[in-house]
Amino acid sequence: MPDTDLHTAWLYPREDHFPVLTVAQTRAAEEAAFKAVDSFELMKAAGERSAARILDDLRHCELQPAQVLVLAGPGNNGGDALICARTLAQAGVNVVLMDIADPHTGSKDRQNAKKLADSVPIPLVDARHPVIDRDSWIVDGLLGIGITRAAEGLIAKWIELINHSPNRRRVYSLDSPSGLNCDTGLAMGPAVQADVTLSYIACKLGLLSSEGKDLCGTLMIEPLNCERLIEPDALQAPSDQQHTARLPHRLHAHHKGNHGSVSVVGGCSGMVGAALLAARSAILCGAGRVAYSLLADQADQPLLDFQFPELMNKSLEDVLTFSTVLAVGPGMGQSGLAEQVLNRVLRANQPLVLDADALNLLATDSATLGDGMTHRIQAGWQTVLTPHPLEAARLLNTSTEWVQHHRLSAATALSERFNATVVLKGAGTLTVYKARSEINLTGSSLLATGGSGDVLTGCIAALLAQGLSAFEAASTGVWLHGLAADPLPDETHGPEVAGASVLITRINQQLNHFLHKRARGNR
Ligand SMILES: NC(=O)C1=CN([C@@H]2O[C@H](COP(=O)(O)OP(=O)(O)OC[C@H]3O[C@@H](n4cnc5c(N)ncnc54)[C@H](OP(=O)(O)O)[C@@H]3O)[C@@H](O)[C@H]2O)[C@@H](O)CC1
Ligand SMILES: Nc1ncnc2c1ncn2[C@@H]1O[C@H](COP(=O)(O)OP(=O)(O)O)[C@@H](O)[C@H]1O
Ligand SMILES: [K+]
Repeated sequence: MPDTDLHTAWLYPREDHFPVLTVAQTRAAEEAAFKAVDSFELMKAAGERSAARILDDLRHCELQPAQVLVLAGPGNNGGDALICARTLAQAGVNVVLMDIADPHTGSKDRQNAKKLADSVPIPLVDARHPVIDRDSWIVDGLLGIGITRAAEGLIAKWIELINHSPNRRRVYSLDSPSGLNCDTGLAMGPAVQADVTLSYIACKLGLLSSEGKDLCGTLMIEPLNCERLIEPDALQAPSDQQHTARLPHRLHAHHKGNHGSVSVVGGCSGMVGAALLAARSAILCGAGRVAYSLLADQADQPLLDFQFPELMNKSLEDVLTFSTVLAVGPGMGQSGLAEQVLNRVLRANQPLVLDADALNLLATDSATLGDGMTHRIQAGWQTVLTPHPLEAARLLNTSTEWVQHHRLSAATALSERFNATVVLKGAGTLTVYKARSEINLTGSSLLATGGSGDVLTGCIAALLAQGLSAFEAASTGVWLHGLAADPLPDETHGPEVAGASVLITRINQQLNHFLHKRARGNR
């Protein structure tokens, strides 16, 4: 891998789609692998593959480190590190090794790895005195997917040292940044801030969720020839090409009716902007016609959206006949009127995107809304729910913390309960329809700004109106929304900070870029 790629791409390579596994699914894939290959062979493959990556990086790196410090923890992650140290030393790299475990403890595989490492002269660093005294590349093999509690004792001290030593030059984490929970993406205590993470067998869910993406640095997946052992219904991370292929086809002969009519219902007094953001987003994501119906008092309603005069202001009854898709909730409030309006649209035979206060109202357990939802479910009408973790927690009558610790299960439970496609927002947004699930790879904290969710709602509604299925409109809408943070073809970097209105413009530019690219045959 060329040195420069480490700084420009967070995922390497990014051309293809890939499965994303929970820790339990990874263990199942390992168990399946053991039928054909000895478990020690798999550990050797992991350690040697990692060494090969590091050697390649060293070859391309202009400023060579004084040493490569390999840190071996007490479990099998430490075994991978021992094999890696041996392979690097055999290749002539100046390796020093810190082994935290007693040679006779740990699994049989780890003990075998220790014997192999001992057969090569490698200087040892005392585990009890954490110090990094020279300009170092660090190989972090302290803890992998076996972590069960916050790192403590010497492991915690070494993690703190890795993160804060002025002699740290580049950190390679084996399988995962030590201290990170590979299911939740939450640090369990001190956790390594890696520059590169080499994830074995498959990418783990926690590496793409919550804090995971920040802690991993560049993420590289090392399948170790186990690809075929992964359950086919695992969570998927689609590629840009797959999303592009789903984008609507716009033919020369089309008229506006072919691109669908979206209506946004929401915007109570003081929150009109939320509905306008969703409506603007829908028109710039390609919907043929877009209207909004506001709940605000007449005196608080704008005459028209002067920046987007193509948007129409209609009454609720008018939008119910006008639209092919309804997006309901942005800025809607939770008044009695809002409840009545929601009840009315739940009983409308159009695909619905429910966001924000529409979700909060559903979570109130109102019997009328419950009946409306049951009616939809029985009729089999398409519904997309786009909760952020707090909204999901309200719907599930649980805490945000629980949702963040169980994101995939939470989204699946909501999908089953409402027979709906569920978009669970946040870093590593999940789109779930029952057993089918996708995780999003685009976006950054650029999107963490007021109104960003309203923009997403408009984007998903526009794709639905243009003929995508609820699941594909939701997942590809999330991808498109996240692309606002990616560089455009004439930019080196995407923006770090922007308001929601700017996101709409950038999404439109990215949509056009990918449509042109598809027309040119993805060149
Ligand atoms: N199986 C395979 O085929 C392959 C597996 N591979 C590798 O194995 C890794 C999984 O190995 P693993 O299961 O041994 O767990 P691992 O992540 O090393 O940590 C467990 C150790 O840490 C300890 N410990 C835990 N928490 C702690 C804490 N907070 N603070 C302190 N200590 C703590 C825990 O101690 P205990 O809880 O038992 O007291 C135990 O000793 C996986 O990530 C991959 O790298 C590859 O070789 C590919 C083939
Ligand atoms: N750190 C982040 N990384 C990726 N996406 C993010 C991040 N923070 C927020 N987002 C996205 O930004 C949007 C925020 O939506 P929401 O919380 O409903 O905002 P609002 O209510 O202000 O409109 C969601 O699509 C969410 O996934
Ligand atoms: K690790």
